[in-house]
Amino acid sequence: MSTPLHTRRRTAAVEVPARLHDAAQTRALDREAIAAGISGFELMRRAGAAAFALIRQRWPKARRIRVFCGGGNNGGDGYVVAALASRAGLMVEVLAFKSPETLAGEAAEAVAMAREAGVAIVDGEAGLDQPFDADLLVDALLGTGAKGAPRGAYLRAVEAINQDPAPVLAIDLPSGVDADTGMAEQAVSATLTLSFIARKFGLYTGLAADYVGERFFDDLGLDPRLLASGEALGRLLEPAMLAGYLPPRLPSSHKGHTGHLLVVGGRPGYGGSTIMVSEAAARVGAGLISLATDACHLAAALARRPELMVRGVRSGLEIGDLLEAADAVAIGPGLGQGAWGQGLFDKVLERPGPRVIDADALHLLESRYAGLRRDDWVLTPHPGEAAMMLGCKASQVQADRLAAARELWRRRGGVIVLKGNGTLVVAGENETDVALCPYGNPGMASGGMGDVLGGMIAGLLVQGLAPFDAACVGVLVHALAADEAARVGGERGLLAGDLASFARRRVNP
Ligand SMILES: NC(=O)C1=CN([C@@H]2O[C@H](COP(=O)(O)OP(=O)(O)OC[C@H]3O[C@@H](n4cnc5c(N)ncnc54)[C@H](OP(=O)(O)O)[C@@H]3O)[C@@H](O)[C@H]2O)[C@@H](O)CC1
Ligand SMILES: Nc1ncnc2c1ncn2[C@@H]1O[C@H](COP(=O)(O)OP(=O)(O)O)[C@@H](O)[C@H]1O
Ligand SMILES: [K+]
Repeated sequence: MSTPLHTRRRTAAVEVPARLHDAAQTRALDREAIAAGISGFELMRRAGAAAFALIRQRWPKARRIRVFCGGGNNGGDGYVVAALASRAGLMVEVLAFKSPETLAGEAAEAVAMAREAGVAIVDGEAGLDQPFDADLLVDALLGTGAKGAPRGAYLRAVEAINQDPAPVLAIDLPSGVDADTGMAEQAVSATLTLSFIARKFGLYTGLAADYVGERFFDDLGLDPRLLASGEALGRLLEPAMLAGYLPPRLPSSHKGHTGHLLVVGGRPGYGGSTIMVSEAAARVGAGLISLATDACHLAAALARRPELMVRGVRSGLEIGDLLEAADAVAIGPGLGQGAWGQGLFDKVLERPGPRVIDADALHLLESRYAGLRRDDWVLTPHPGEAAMMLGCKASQVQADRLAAARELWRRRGGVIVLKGNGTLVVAGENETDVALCPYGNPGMASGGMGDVLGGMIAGLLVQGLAPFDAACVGVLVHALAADEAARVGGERGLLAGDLASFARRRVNP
């Protein structure tokens, strides 16, 4: 972890961020726990108990509960929930999508527990035709053992759950959402999802957000040392981390200590983007900002932010001195891919140093610098730009966002920020090189949001944060600012320019 230059020694405790696992890594943790002496059924009993406790807490008035059970251990969790609910005097029905007699191991023990508690277990498909008038549905169809999209009776169960107006608790994950990638075609749309033992990577990125509802997690009381062992895919970005990255400045700091950013871009008609990049960088604390843009935007830029040093430039030949003075460069928004943009981009790439490369600059990188790899740049593609760089479709990027970001990193090095819900920051193959932002909201689906993100990352780079750290902090501050702005005024109508003042609070944790 790097901290900005000229700041007080870090005093905040460094938060260990939550780990993210895929299904295979989760199964490995399950096996470790069992090897450490907790039986598989005991884990299942704890999972069911955690789910039932959440039901009592969130739906204390629920009296009629319908549990949709599959044929594996996820179904087993469902039978335990049903048993506990029945023992507590609730009216419970299990719809079994695999005959309970055929279940094995701990799931069979869970079936016996449900029978003993007097739970009505009916054939799933037949039961779908019978009205039940549930206060709550429990989705225990598929968990980490799911392979592909739900098939056959399971698919009909998913559709029936989604058509029922009752709220839905998804056990471990909403059936149909891929635990590894977040890919979902036909999936349960849950009110809450309660995950066990490991936070599944796929529940935090891609399409998963449309299905998971509110996320809850229970470690089933496992030893934290066990949960910290073994492999994981990456880590979650959390607000508590900011204090570690952004300690207060030294009282003697001056603008020479807080970094000089050069923002390059804004051809005629696209001047707003670079103004937003510049303002965002300023609001996260960049000391000085020079903006090299088309001369037609001079007045607008200065009227909006007189703090900027703005120069109208006709070609890359006119930014040599600015590049020399700058600690980092942000280039891309509004740049265009014509001769003007090309000349500026070529000039910026002539010199090494921290760079945020976004938008048109990503296209120029692909068309003019095939195969160039660097450690010091941060590339910030949205899924469409990532697809352009990988030569595939945006839907293929979204189908496995981590794989796409990793492939971009292998080709280009540095830091890859793959934008979109569940933004990923990737700078290598290890767990500590992968961060995922669980914040942000669909109010951010409006023009200029990416420009603001690029500005924030660049504004942190000039303050001395290492590229991976600047990207993580920038992504987190951007998303938290958007969430706060949305809380105040709603998601619809949120503007990129609204984020700056909220971001300022976050960079002073
Ligand atoms: N001790 C532990 O490990 C603990 C595990 N725990 C819980 O176990 C869960 C993992 O359980 P799991 O591994 O048994 O797999 P699970 O998700 O129930 O699916 C397997 C079943 O689904 C079926 N099936 C698969 N794909 C399908 C599809 N596309 N469409 C239709 N059917 C499909 C497959 O059928 P098959 O293909 O074999 O015929 C099989 O019947 C985990 O998420 C957590 O909830 C907790 O209790 C904590 C302790
Ligand atoms: N639904 C969403 N949830 C979370 N973040 C979002 C959502 N939609 C957009 N964003 C964020 O907003 C920004 C949009 O960036 P981009 O597509 O480059 O916009 P623009 O090109 O208009 O500046 C990214 O940081 C992205 O992660
Ligand atoms: K489930």
